[in-house]
Amino acid sequence: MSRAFDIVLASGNAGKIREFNQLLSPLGYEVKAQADYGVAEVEETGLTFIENALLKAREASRVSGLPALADDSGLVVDALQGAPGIYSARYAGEPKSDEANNRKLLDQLLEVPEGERSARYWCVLVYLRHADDPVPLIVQQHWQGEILAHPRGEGGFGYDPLFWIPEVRMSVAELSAEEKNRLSHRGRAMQALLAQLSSH
Ligand SMILES: O=P(O)(O)OP(=O)(O)OP(=O)(O)OC[C@H]1O[C@@H](n2cnc3c(O)ncnc32)[C@H](O)[C@@H]1O
Ligand SMILES: [Mg+2]
Repeated sequence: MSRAFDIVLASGNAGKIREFNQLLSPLGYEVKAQADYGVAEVEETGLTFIENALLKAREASRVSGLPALADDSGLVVDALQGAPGIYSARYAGEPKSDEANNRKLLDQLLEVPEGERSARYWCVLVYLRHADDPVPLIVQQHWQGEILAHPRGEGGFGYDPLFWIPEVRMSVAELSAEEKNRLSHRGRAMQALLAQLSSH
């Protein structure tokens, strides 16, 4: 991710794009959303976060001709045997809706008592120097929490109002953007990727 070049962010999710810009623009990186290059959403046909992140990064790099960064992420809930997992964005079906996804999650956990609602966000980041890069940089990080019975807070996106972080006694939607980026699966995955890039 040389500072001499732009990189394309292989995502159509406004919440992610905002977080990556907050993480990377202070470091001097120029992150452009894939829509700016006419990259269409790819079908996420993989069965793992890694496979889907690779599919997204490869397509964005191929169409834009730029190095690409992709994020495939999701919420893994123990009481639901890992659901919604790689299907987190489309848990309640198409068109994707955070509100419908949150409603479905609460509904699925209706009978699950406090103490048995553990979950974690996962984030996989893939960085490709070019579309046929045979050596992608890949990092995975998770963030442990619990699923609340009622939403709290207005910040973030996705499942954040329902994701409770015991250490700070707040939902992710109650954290500031800076605090979320410091603690989150995505923020820490980005730090790990930056470390790999600088030693590459
Ligand atoms: O594929 P792109 O275009 O990047 O956008 P997407 O929203 O479809 O992204 P994913 O396929 O990676 O699905 C990730 C979903 O997991 C959830 N998610 C991931 N990270 C999250 C976070 O930090 N806060 C809340 N929800 C998150 C949320 O529902 C996301 O839509
Ligand atoms: Mg997606």
